[in-house]
Amino acid sequence: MGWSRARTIQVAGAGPDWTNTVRKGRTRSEFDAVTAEADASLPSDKTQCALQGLGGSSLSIFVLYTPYHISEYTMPESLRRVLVTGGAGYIGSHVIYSLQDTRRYKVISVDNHHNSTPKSLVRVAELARSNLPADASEQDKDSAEIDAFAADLTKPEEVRKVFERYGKGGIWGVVHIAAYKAVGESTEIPLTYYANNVGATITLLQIMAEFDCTRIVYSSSATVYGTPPIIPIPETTRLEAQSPYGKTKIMCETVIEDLCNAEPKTWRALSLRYFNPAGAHPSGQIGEDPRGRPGNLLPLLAHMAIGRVKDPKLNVFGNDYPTPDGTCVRDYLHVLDLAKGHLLALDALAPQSKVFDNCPGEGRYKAYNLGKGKGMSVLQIVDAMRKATAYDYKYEIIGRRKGDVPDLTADPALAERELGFKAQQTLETMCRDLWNWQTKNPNGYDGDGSVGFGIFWSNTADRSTGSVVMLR
Ligand SMILES: O=c1ccn([C@@H]2O[C@H](COP(=O)(O)OP(=O)(O)O[C@H]3O[C@H](CO)[C@H](O)[C@H](O)[C@H]3O)[C@@H](O)[C@H]2O)c(=O)[nH]1
Repeated sequence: MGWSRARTIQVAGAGPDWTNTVRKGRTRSEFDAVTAEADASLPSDKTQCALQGLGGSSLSIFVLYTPYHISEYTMPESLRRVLVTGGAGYIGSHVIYSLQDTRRYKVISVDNHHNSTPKSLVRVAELARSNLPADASEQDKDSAEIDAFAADLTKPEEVRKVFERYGKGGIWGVVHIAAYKAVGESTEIPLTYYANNVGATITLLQIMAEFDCTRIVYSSSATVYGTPPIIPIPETTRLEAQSPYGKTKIMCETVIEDLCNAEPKTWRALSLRYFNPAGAHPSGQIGEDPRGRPGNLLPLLAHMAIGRVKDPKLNVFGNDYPTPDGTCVRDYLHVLDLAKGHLLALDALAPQSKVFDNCPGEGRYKAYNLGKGKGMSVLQIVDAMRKATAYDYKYEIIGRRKGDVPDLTADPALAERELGFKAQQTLETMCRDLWNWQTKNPNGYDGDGSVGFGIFWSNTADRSTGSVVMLR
C-alpha cells in the first residue's frame, strides 16, 4: 500500500471535529500520527478510524472509514520534489526532461557548472512548457519549472542551504548524477576525483539524512566491472575498476549499500550502472556539450563532422582486441532510454515497490545495469556516424588507449525483469539525434545568445516568472 502526502482534507458529512483532522502527511510516520490524531478526535460513539492512502500514478485516494460514514476523496497527488545533482549536465538535463514530462515531479537541480551550463536548464524547462497540454493545471505548470541551485556538493553549507529551503521531509528523493568522469584525468588527479566523487556523495547522504530524505538513485557506471570475465555482463560480476574514476564509483556504491544495510528501515537506494549513453533529445534543444576537445568517441565524431575538431582523421585506439573486427566493443544506449531508467528507478523506491523483496538481507539496496545488451565496435560506430552525417570519416589505427577494455556489453535482463527497463532506440536513432543536436548547436550552448533570458538569480523561489528559477 502506498502512502502519499496530503495537505488538508475536508471530511464532508462529519462534524466540525473532523475538519482538517488530516493534514500535512508526508511520510508514513506522519500519516500514522495524523491517523492517531483522527482517532483521538472521534466522537466517543465512533470507535474506529483508519486512514489509508492508496498511491496511484496521478491520484491519491484517501478513504476514511467509520461505522457511520464511508467518505471517499480523490485529489491530485502533489508533485514529488526530486533533487537532481549534476542537473545541468548531459545526463542530468535529459533526466530532468524525463521527470518533467511525467508532470509528477517538481525538479530541484543542483550543479556547480564545472562541466555544464545553466543554459541547458532553460532549454529543458522550455521543452517541458511546450509539452504541457492546453488545459494544464497550475500544478502541471509548476512541474515544468526547475528550482536550480548553483552549489558545490563538496561544501556542506551550500548543500544544506538547498535542503533548508524545503525543510524536513520536503524533498522526496535524490538522483545523484554529479561527478567528475574522465578516466584518464582521474589517473593524474586522483585526490580531486576522490574528494569530488566520494567526499561529495558522503556529504550529500549526511545532509539527506538530516532532512529525512532517504531515497537515492545513484549514477554508477559499467566501468566498475573493469575487464569483465563474462560478456554480456551480469550485475553479479565482481567489481574491479582499474582507474581512480572507476574506483570512486565502486566506493560510492559501497557507501550507499552499507548505509542501507545499517538503516534498513530508513534508506532505500538503487545504483544504475550506465553503459555508453549517446544521442540527444530529438528536438535538438538539449544534448552533450563537452568542454574542449571531446575525449569520447561519439561527441568527437560529431565535432569532426561539424568542423569544430579539425583533425583529418580519427585515431582508432587499437584493432588487436579479441573482438570481431579487433576494435573495442561498447554497449551504446540512447540518453533518453537511460533517462527513462531513472524514472523507473525512482518508482522502485516507492513504498509499494517489490524490487527489494529478494535482497539478501534487510538492507534495501540494489544495482542495475542500464544498457541495450548489444555491443558495437568502434568501426561500426564510425560507419553509423558516416551514414547519419554524410561526413567522410578517415581513420587510422594507432596503439591501444591506456585503461580501455575490449568489451563492455551489458546483460540488461535484471533491469528489464525488475524495473521494466528496455533501451529501445537504435544506434541509427542515437546518431541521427546526436547529429541533429550538433547541427542545430554547432557551438553547443555557447552559440545561443538568447537562452540567457529566463534565468533569474534570486533569493526566493519565485515560480510566477514562468522560468527556471536560479536560487543561491
Ligand atoms: O578518439 C577516440 C575515442 C575513443 N575511441 C574508442 O572508442 C571506444 C569508446 O570510447 P569512449 O571514450 O567514448 O567511451 P568509454 O567506453 O571509454 O568510456 C565511457 O563509458 C564508460 C563506461 O562504459 C565510463 O562511464 C566512461 O566515463 C565513459 O567515458 C573505446 O574503445 C575507445 O578506445 C577511439 O578509438 N578513438
